[in-house]
Amino acid sequence: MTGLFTAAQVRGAERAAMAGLRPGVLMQRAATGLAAVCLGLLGRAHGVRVVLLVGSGDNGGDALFAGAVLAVRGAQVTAVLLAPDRAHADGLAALLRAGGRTGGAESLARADLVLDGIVGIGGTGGLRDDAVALVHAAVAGPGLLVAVDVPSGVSADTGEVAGEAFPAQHTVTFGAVKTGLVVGAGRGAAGTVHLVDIGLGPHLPAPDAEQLTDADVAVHLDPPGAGDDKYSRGVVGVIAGSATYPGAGVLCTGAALRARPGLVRYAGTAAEGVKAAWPEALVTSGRPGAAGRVQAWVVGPGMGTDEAARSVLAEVLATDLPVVVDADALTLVAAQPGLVGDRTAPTVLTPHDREFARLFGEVGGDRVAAARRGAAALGCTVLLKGDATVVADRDGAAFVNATGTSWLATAGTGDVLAGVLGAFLTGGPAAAEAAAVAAHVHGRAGQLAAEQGPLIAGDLVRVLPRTLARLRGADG
Ligand SMILES: NC(=O)C1=CN([C@@H]2O[C@H](COP(=O)(O)OP(=O)(O)OC[C@H]3O[C@@H](n4cnc5c(N)ncnc54)[C@H](OP(=O)(O)O)[C@@H]3O)[C@@H](O)[C@H]2O)[C@@H](O)CC1
Ligand SMILES: [K+]
Repeated sequence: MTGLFTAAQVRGAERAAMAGLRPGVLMQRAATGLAAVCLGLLGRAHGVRVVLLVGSGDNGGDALFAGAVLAVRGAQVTAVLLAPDRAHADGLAALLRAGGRTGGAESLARADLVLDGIVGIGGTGGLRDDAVALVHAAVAGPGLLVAVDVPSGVSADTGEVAGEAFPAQHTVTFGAVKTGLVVGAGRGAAGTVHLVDIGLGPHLPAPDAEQLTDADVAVHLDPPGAGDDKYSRGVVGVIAGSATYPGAGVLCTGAALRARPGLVRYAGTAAEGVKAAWPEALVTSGRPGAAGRVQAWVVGPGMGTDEAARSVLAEVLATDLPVVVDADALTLVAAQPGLVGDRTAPTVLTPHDREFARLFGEVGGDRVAAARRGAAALGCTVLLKGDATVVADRDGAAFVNATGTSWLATAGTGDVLAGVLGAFLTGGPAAAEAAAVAAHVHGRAGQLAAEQGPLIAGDLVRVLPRTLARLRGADG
C-alpha cells in the first residue's frame, strides 16, 4: 500500500523530524536524492546541460543544492532565478562554489534536463505570469522535464491545476507521495513519480488516501483450495444488456466469470445472447428473484432506464446483498436516490463524471473529495472512474488507482469493470477495498491488452486470466 499525503501532513512530519536534526539536513537528503534520480535519468553528468528554474522558497533550494551535486560531477548547470534577491542563499552559494552559474531563460533552448524548482508544497493559486513564461520556454526546449517535489502549478493536496502547470516527465518527490501527484490533472503533470526517502516515515500520520500495489492486490487472488466448490468461490448475479443489445450482458458476465471463477448467474432480457457467449453462466430471462441464490449483484450496464428496468433495480436494491450499481442503474438512482440511501448492505456506485454530476453535482478539480462527498451523501461506496479512478467509502477511506492506460477509453470497458467488481465483492474484502482491487485489476488488464495495440472491451475479458496470473506472481 502506498500512502498518499497532504502538504500539511508532510509539513507536520518535517517539523517532527527536524526536532532531532541539524538545520538543513532534510534539504540535503532531498537534494542528494534528487541529484541521484537525475543522474539515473541522464546516464551521466559530465558535459550535460542542466537548467534550474528557481523560485524563492525551499523548493528552489532543493533545485540549487541538487544542481551543485550535478555540477561537481561535471554537468554545466545554469540557474534561472525568478526572484534573484530571494533565492535560497545557501543553495545558490553551493551551486556557485561547485562551478554552476546563473543565467536567463535562453539557456532552456539548449538544456538536456530542466529542474522545476519554481514552487513546491508551498504553492497557492495558479502559476504566476513570470513562472508561466519560463514553463513555456522549458517546454519549447529540448530538455527532459523533471519536477522537484511537485510540478509547479499543481495543488499537492488535490491535483488541481488552476491555470497552467509544469508538464513534468518525471517528478522527484520527498518524504511521501502527495495525493495531488497521482490524481486529476496533477497525475498528468507529474509523469513518473520517484519517491526519495528523507526519513519522515516514523513521523507521518495515517495517510489521506491510499494506492494499492500489485502485491496488495495479489493477496485477494488466492487460487481455489482443495475444499472449494463453485459456491464457495462466490456467486455473482448480473443484470445487464437487453434483448436488442446483449453486448453489455455478455461483457459483464464474461468479466465476472473470468475474474473469480465460481458461478455467475445472469437475469435479464439478454439471456439468450449471454448463454450463447458463456455457456458456463446460468441464465434466466426472468426477474432477479428467479436467478437463484447469489452473493452479490451487478446491475445496470445496458439495461435501459424504463419502468421495467427501474422495478428490477428496486428489487435488487431491496435485498440485503452487496450491489454494484453501474451505468443505466446510476441514471435511475439519480432520479430516486432513496433506492440506495435506504440500504444497509454494501452498495458500490461506479459513475463516470457525467453520471456523478447527475447524482451529486459537478466533480470539480478535487476528485478524491468529490468521491468522498458522494459516498457520504448516500452512505455507500463511490468508484469515480477517470484517468486515475478514485474509490471512497462513506467513512472517508479513499483509494486512488495506480494502473490503467488511456486505451481503456473505449465502449464496453465499464461493463467489464462492473463484472470484475461484482466478482470481488463476493470475495471477502470490504466494499471500498474490493472496488479498489477491481479497478487495479481492470487497469492492469487494459495495460496488458494494449500491448497488442488498440484494445476493445472483449480483449479485457480475454486477458483477465493472464492478468490475474501475473498479479498473483507479484505476491512472492
Ligand atoms: N516538507 C519537507 O519535508 C521538505 C521540504 N522541502 C522542500 O521545501 C518545499 C517547500 O518549501 P516552501 O515552504 O519554502 O515553499 P515552496 O514550495 O518553495 O513555495 C514557496 C514559494 O513559492 C512562491 N509561490 C507560491 N505560490 C506560487 C505560484 N502560484 N506561482 C509562483 N510562485 C509561487 C512563493 O512566493 P511568495 O508568495 O513568497 O512571493 C514562495 O517563494 C517542498 O516542496 C520541498 O521541495 C525539502 O527541502 C526538504 C524537506
Ligand atoms: K516544483
